[in-house]
Amino acid sequence: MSAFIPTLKTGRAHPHPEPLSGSAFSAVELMPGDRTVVMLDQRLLPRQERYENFQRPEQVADAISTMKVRGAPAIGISAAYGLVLAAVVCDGPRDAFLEVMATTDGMLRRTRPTAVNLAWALDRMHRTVVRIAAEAPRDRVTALAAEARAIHVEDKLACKKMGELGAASVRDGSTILTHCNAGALATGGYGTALGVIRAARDAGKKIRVLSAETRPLLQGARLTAWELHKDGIDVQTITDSMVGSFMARGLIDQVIVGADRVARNGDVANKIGTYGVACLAQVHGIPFDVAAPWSTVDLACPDGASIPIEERGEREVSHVTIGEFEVQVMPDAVRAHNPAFDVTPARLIRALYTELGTASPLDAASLSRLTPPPRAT
Ligand SMILES: CSC[C@H]1O[C@H](OP(=O)(O)O)[C@H](O)[C@@H]1O
Repeated sequence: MSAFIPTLKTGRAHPHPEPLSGSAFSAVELMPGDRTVVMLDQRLLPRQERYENFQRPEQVADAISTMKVRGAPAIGISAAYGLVLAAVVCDGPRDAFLEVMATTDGMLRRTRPTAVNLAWALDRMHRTVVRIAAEAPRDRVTALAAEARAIHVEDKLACKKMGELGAASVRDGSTILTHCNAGALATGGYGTALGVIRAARDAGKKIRVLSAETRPLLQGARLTAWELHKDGIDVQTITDSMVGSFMARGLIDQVIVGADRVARNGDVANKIGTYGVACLAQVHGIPFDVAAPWSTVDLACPDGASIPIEERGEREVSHVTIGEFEVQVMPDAVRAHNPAFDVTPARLIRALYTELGTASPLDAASLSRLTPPPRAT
C-alpha cells in the first residue's frame, strides 16, 4: 500500500520515506542527494496531505513564516536544512561562502522569534559552517547535510527518551489534556507531549486524550487529533472554552504540553492559551507537565518576561482558513489581537520532561542539575 494517502486535490506528491503513522512520521525531510527538502504543508491538514519540494532556502524560510511547518524543534530542523540548500548553490571560495551562509542564516533566523530551537539549530550549524568554509563546495554540502540530519535524528531520539520519562507519570486509565500540537508534526518525529502519550500507550497504559482545539490556528483540532487518530490512540477534541468545565467535572486527570522556550527560572513559553490551562489546572489540583528537548531550554534567558512573544497577523483571528477554504468570523471594522504564545510561570508546572532527565520543581536549581550534552561541533 502506498505510504501516501490520496489527497482531495492533486498536490505534487513525493513518496514519503516513512509510513504515515503518527509516531514514525516527520514533517520535514532532506532527501538523498541533499538538494531537495520535502515538507508536508500542515496548513492543509487534516483535509489534504500535500507535500512540497523545496530547492531554495527562501522557500524554507517562507514555509516557516507561513507555518507550513511549525513546532519548535521542527522549525529548527527545517532551518538547518535550509542552510544546506544555500550551500548547494554556493560554489564560491571561503569568504563568498561565509557571506552567503551569514545572509541565509539571518533570513531564516528572522522567521519566528519565540521558539529558541530555531536560533539553537542555526547557531549549531554556524559552527560547522566556520569549520568547513575552506573546503570544496561538494564537501561543504556533505558536512552541513550531516550536521542537519544529526540535529533531526537527535531530536527524534530526545522525544523518545523524554516520552519514556514522562510516561512513568501517566496513570493507567487516565484522561490527558494537551494543547496545540507537540507531536511528530512539531518535532523530528514522535513528539514531545505526544511522545509522552505514545510512550504511555506503548507501555500498555489505557489512556484517552483530549486535544484542545487551540484557536486561532486550531493545531489541536487539526493536527493533534489527526496524528493520534492515525496512531490508533483514543483522542477527542474539545474547544478551548470547555477546558475549565471538563476539569471541574473531574474529566481530566493530567495536562501535558510542549514548549517553545524554557527560561532559566523555569518559566515556559508555549502556544497561546497554555497559561490559562495551567491556571485552571492549579485551581483544580490537576498535574500540569511540560515535555521539551534540551534544545528548547534557554539558560541565557533569565525569566518568562524576557521571552519574545510573536505577534502574528489579525487575519488568522478574523478568518478561519484551511487551504483554499476561508470564512470570515468577525466584522470588517473590528480589530483583532494575535499573540501566538504566552508564558506559564514555573510555579504552575509540576515537571519538565527532557531527554536529560526530569526537572521538578521546575526552577533554576532543578534545570542546572540536568547535564547538557557535550557540544556536538
Ligand atoms: C514540540 S514544540 C511544539 C510547540 O510549538 C507550537 O507552536 P507553533 O504551532 O506556533 O509552532 C506550540 O507552542 C507547541 O507546543
